[in-house]
Amino acid sequence: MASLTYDLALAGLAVGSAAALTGIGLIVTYRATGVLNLAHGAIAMVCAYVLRQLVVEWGWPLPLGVLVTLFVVAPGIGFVLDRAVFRPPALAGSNPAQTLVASIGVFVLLVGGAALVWGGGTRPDAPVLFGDDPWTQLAAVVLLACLVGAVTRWTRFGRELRAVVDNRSLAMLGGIDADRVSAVGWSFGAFTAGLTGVLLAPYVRLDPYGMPLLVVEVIAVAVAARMRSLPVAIVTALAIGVVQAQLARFHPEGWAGPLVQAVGANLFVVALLVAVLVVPGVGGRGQDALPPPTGEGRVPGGVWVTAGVLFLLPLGFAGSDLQTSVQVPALAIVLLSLVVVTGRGGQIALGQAAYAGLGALFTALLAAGGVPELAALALAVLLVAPLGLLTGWPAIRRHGLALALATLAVGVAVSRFVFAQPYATAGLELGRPAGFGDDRRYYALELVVLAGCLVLVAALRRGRTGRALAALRDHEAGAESAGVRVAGLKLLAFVLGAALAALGGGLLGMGLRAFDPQAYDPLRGLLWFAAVVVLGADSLLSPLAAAVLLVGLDAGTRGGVAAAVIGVLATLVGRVPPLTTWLPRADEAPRHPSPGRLRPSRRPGTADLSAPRRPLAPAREPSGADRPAPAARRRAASAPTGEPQGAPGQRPSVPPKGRPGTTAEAAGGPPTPPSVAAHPAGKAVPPGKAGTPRPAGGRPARSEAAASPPLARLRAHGLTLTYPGGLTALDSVSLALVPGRVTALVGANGAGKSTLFDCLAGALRPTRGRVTLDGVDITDRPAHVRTRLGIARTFQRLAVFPSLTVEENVRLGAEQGHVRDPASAEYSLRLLGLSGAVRHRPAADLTTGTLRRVELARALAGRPHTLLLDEPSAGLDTAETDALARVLAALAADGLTVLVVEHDPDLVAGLAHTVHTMEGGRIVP
Ligand SMILES: Nc1ncnc2c1ncn2[C@@H]1O[C@H](COP(=O)(O)OP(=O)(O)OP(=O)(O)O)[C@@H](O)[C@H]1O
Repeated sequence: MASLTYDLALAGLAVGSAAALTGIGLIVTYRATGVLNLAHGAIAMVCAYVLRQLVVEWGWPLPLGVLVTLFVVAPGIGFVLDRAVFRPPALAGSNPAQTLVASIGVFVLLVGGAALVWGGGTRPDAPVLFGDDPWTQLAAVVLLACLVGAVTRWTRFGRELRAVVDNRSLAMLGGIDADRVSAVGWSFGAFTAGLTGVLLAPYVRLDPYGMPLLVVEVIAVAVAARMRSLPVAIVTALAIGVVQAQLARFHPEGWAGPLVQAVGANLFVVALLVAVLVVPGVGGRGQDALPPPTGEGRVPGGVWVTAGVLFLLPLGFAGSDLQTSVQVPALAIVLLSLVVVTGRGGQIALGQAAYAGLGALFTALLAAGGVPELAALALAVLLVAPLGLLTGWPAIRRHGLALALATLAVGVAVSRFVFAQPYATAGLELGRPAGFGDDRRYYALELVVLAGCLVLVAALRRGRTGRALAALRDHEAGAESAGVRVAGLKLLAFVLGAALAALGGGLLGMGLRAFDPQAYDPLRGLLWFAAVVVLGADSLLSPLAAAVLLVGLDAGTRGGVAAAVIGVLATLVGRVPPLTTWLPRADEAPRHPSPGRLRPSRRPGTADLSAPRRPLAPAREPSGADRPAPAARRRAASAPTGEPQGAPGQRPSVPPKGRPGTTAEAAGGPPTPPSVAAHPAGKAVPPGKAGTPRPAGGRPARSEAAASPPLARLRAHGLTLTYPGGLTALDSVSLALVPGRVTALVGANGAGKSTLFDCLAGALRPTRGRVTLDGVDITDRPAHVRTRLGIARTFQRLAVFPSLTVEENVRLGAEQGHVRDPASAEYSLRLLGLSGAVRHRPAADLTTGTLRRVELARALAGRPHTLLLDEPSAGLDTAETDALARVLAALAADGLTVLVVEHDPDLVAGLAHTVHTMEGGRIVP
């Protein structure tokens, strides 16, 4: 027994040291370049093939073959990847998600290339480097780790590396050649990949697909080491290797037997799942989401007709051509799931193959149990849809790289623990529905289902959910502050995605007349993801084109062409626009005709003075604390609008339609808002004494004194916030925001203004203290709930959704906000001078001044009672700032509670009723 234990431990050490090598390579590349190289395993596989080619095929001596493979070919691959794939987009300012797509591109390119060059079969004759002695292998790994540690710690290059890791731009400013650092990082990473491949090749199946995926599992080691610590990576790898080997001894009876064996054979997969779901901090937050699509506008009708005709053509095919074509519509439905999750929702989803496979598996199992095939398919879709939570749940808190790893890990786990297990899939057959056994009839059935799915997804994208998903993709925090339930929406996207993938997967299985686990391999998930992204993830045409490409290119005798082509395209992501954007685009006609389209301006140059008040009035009659100050009412009533002014208490809760706009609106210029003429905010007003309420704009103090002072709506009670690093940014801050007043928060940089602002808006949770709204504690309410309670906010750094038009941005606020009234979107657009032609322009094309107005209009479209503005004048010129001041003054006059964090003293002086100065996390008394 002891000797068995020892032998198994040795075998575990051999596997563990190869895994440790991978960990070292991944960590060094990540530290030097910021890229988690998903293609590490593919490089390992290519190097293993190269060594075999040199030694076995061409008869080179082993040492020479090893030298050339490890010191020429492997670093050469790293060098080329740096120069040709990763450096250009980095220079062009691409984001980490695009880099991730590029590394997936390299992965599928190398796999496809290897399949093309060496064929898809397994090679059992890979040369053995160190024999069966794991100690030599282990010694090599430890030596390598010590070398890396010594270089990093004690050499000039190591110092440069650490400087680049800390802050690349600063390091470059300091004269460090960051490009050289990343070239060395890539070359070294590829060398370790090559060494891993050469060491593993004799012991695992050497084929283009097996080894790359095997190495993907080992990413667990690097993640467990938080992409930082080499010793942790090595110890983790060795420990998993040894435990995995020891598990091979256990053969429990009953149901646990296959499970223990499956775990024993796939402990790195379990470790990957645990690591990506438990260890925080891989990848950044927010900034590494997929960027919004560019130019994926409406597809012209002609293109759709052409696509329809092309998809009908196979009905005239026969034999193997028709058999091959049968895969296309089913695959298109699977890929459509990525349009929902990735294209519209911006979520990286590398595990869709798992849902497709589960769809096919459940259909097969249900059909085997006697359920008719179509009913079995429908049931399978219903069963798989909730499993979308497997990847949806991690997506709630993860972004970019972390999410990519989580979804990939789920995909790999489902593949290893379900599809690859005989207990789940042995002897399964999958027939076609009765009456559709013939290929032509079955293809027609698939077309009908595909058309239905396209119509459904098109409707989803055009509707409220589609806008919310696009907002989520464009700016998650902005979407949440607009009232979007971000967590719920992500779950919904993944559930819908799983349902579509299951439907497509089931159809694919029926098309093949079998459940084939290879058809739903995780590698396919990567290929499908890359294909949809390079073709244009937010286009309904992409799944169709991608399905045709993937099936068509691989229809020949040699596999791998599709992977190679998609791989090349994916390595160019960020530099070459998605292919569907090359198509002619339909005219940018209004995408959403508004219910109450405005008549042209009645009197050019005349502001619509009553417009802001009505939509912004609370839905219910303001009582007590809500009621606008009499001065504000008088000012609004005296505005030269020519519009009837409702008596107090008679203001309509639903704004009337059909009000004229202004010439400024038509030009898309700054607004000329209602109470401007009457509001003296533009005059030079001495700043109020800090912390002391004062009449705004020199209004007679008597008019306010005559009214009973309104009660505060939103209050901060002794807020204290300490950031994780230990810095106390807020120290027992109390603040009261009163309806009808503008409260300004001023102070030096770092005084704590934004932190206080974020606590009020729900973006930050205070360490101590409470936030109340009308006396109700809302401290634990998240940002979107506060928006729905009537507290709207804008951002210091603009949070506008660039892929949506101006109108869609504002409609989103009306759909998700405090009072959901579509008409209020119109009023907000007009109030901010956005109801002209500019309303149909994508926000991506606009200037900062216009974007500030769009953001404000979106906030107001939800008809909030409280408006929190974080440096609203940042990036505005004087005219725009003046216009903004007038709008804000009018809004406050209308009863809105306004908080402004602002650096512009003139704006504060002219606008604020109350000014609070912050210093060192406190409000100065
Ligand atoms: N996420 C964070 N983690 C750690 N410290 C933070 C974080 N955000 C802010 N701080 C620190 O908290 C303090 C207050 O920052 P805050 O952004 O609230 O100040 P501010 O008055 O809004 O400054 P500015 O006018 O420059 O925006 C600063 O010292 C800042 O460095």
